[in-house]
Amino acid sequence: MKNILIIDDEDFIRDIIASRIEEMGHSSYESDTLEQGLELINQHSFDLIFLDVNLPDGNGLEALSKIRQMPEAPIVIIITAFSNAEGAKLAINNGAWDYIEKPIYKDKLMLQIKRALEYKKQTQMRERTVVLSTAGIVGKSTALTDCLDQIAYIASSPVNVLIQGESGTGKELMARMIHDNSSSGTGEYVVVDCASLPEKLIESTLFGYKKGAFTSADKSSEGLIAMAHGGTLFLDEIGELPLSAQKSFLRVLQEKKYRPVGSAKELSSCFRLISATNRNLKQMVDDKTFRADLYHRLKTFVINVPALRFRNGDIKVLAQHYLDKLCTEHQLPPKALLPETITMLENYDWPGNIRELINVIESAILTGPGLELIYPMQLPDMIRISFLEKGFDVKTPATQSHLNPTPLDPGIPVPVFKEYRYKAINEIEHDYFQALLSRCDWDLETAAKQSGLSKNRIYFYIRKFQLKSK
Ligand SMILES: Nc1ncnc2c1ncn2[C@@H]1O[C@H](COP(=O)(O)OP(=O)(O)OP(=O)(O)O)[C@@H](O)[C@H]1O
Repeated sequence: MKNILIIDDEDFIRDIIASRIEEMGHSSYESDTLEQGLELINQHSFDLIFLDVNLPDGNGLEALSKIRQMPEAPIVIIITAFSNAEGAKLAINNGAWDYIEKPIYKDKLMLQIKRALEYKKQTQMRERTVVLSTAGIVGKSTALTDCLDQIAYIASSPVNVLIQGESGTGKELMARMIHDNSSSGTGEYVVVDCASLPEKLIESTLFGYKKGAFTSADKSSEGLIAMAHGGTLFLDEIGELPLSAQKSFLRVLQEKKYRPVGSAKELSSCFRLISATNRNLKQMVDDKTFRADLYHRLKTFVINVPALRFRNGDIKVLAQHYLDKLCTEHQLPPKALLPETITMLENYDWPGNIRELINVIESAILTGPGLELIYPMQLPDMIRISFLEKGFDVKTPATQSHLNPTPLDPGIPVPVFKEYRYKAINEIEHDYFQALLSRCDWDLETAAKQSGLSKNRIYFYIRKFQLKSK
């Protein structure tokens, strides 16, 4: 039984709607003014509201945005005068779910109530699944929540899912989330990294093999497809699967049957398939490097994971989340991000997405383990330079090209002291660590002893200057 509210000043309109609501087995509440209607909304939880536009104490459309912002907002159907197309358009633009014209016809009204309640039930189910399944996912941007809604929507149905998105956007995390929330969630979650599978071993790894099938097969082995039976098979980097393996894999998808290498017997396996790629599979199909039939099988449902630069507001929360997490892991006291640092992070494009953000935060922590704040100058050059290139004014030194500090020739203007010093320090640091490591033969233990620094710190400089042993 659902609670439905009618806000209309015409008694007979309220009567018609209320009698249909009761007939359908739901509870109706009535109000002839906007004020009393809003009071009722605050006191009860409604699934559906019929709202008149012209009320004695106000305009229904103005109340609409308030109602929509409420938690678990009810569905609103606007009551408009016959052929008031403008009013109906306005209602929809203001977020009404639908509108109903006066005079009100019984059948149409009952169908509308039924559809609205069905819709509400489905969206509640989706919302509930999202709440249950978002462990480990940080961020509240619309781009991300839209994606999570899609996951909640398909998690419980066994369709094949193709997750697309740039590298580091969280495709693997999403695949795990689908598995955890699906009916196959109690079975195994088997991950196949197609990029790291040697071509010769693909069939034996996926399908297993029989004892004696090849020289080193001294006993039979179960493949990953058998392990995924009753669970999920996650094919990461599916775009890297060679054409020969694509053909055999297509057969498994079509017939749910496979033959272990060296075996005459066919076995069957039933699993949920999730694949992920950062490549443009459609383009690969056009280029004939990916089979069109396999592509169509994989993409029953496609989820496009948004790049970090499109997730409004998420960069800040992700940065703080990983700052806390990494400080704990490195056994350092908690740190905060300066507002200028956040601005700089938010204005970077993040081609490596969240993985890149995590690395940037970690290296910033290690540049100043004793500091309580993260300063812009602790961010890598590329972020600060890109900030400058976008036309922002930075109060902190902008470049740290250690390879070419500004010369103090008499003919050119003297640079800003801070910037000059910064470049010079970088050059000294670079030369020091290069000499230290080459003299210690890249033995970090010896280098730490000789320099009086921790191995972590030395490692940080290796990454900072991208030093390599010769
Ligand atoms: N929404 C998120 N909240 C918190 N951490 C996230 C989120 N999305 C991704 N991450 C983290 O970012 C890193 C990269 O995520 P993941 O490996 O899932 O990306 P991917 O898209 O599969 O990358 P690739 O295409 O390179 O395999 C992981 O450490 C993951 O835990």
